[in-house]
Amino acid sequence: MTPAIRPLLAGNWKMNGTASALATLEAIAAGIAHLPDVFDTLLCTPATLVHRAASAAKATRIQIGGQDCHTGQVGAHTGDVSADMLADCGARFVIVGHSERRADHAETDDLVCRKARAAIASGLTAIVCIGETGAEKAQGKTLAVVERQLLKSVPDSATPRNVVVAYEPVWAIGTGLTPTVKDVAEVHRFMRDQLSARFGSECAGMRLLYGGSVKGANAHELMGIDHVDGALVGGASLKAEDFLSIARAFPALAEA
Ligand SMILES: O=C(CO)COP(=O)(O)O
Repeated sequence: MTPAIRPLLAGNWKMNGTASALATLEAIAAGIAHLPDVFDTLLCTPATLVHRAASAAKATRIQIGGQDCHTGQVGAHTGDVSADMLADCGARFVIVGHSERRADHAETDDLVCRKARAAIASGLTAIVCIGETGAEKAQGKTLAVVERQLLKSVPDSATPRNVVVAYEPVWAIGTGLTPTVKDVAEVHRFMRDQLSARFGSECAGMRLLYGGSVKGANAHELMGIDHVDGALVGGASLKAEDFLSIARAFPALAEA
């Protein structure tokens, strides 16, 4: 982790969760309440749950986020959800540019950047996701992909308050595979350097998350890497005990 940056443990429920999942949120909140208050905890629920989740999380340390937003705030876009709507429901964050959306909906860096701008305009923090595919990694293109996605997906108006960057290698998502500590360290150092070169010291405090098969068994090792300021967790955020086993790695690594 990075000294002086408050870490963020974020769960991404993806397309999972109906009303009964609020019990999971409550169990996570109860577990988090027993840990030192030295890190932030976020659950990005399906849009349909954001309002109820935000109500359920009100008196807890859990914050709520969405998983996607439109580039605009209102208009004739059947089925889409705007950042204003998420904020109105109690969301504080929204994920943009997750690799599943880039793949399923052909989202480009430019579109992701415009979504991030819409999120910021609504007062949300945008969690901008980037990461190489397995084929790109095999071709030695990891840093080139990360450089391009960072440059094109993160808006010029980014600050540590309104943007979080999540490095999620596509091949590590839901596979049980993770990059080596050395590889994660190299990418996160590279992202910090790129952001510093572009934004100057303004962005020194921007949180850089790692995502992809994070679980209790590897959380301490992955979160202990320099410039890894938290995790974006998929599968292991769906069960309270799995998520809490990751959360327990945070206090010892976070600066009190
Ligand atoms: O995509 C992810 C979080 O956004 C990671 O998913 P898994 O933790 O299931 O690998």
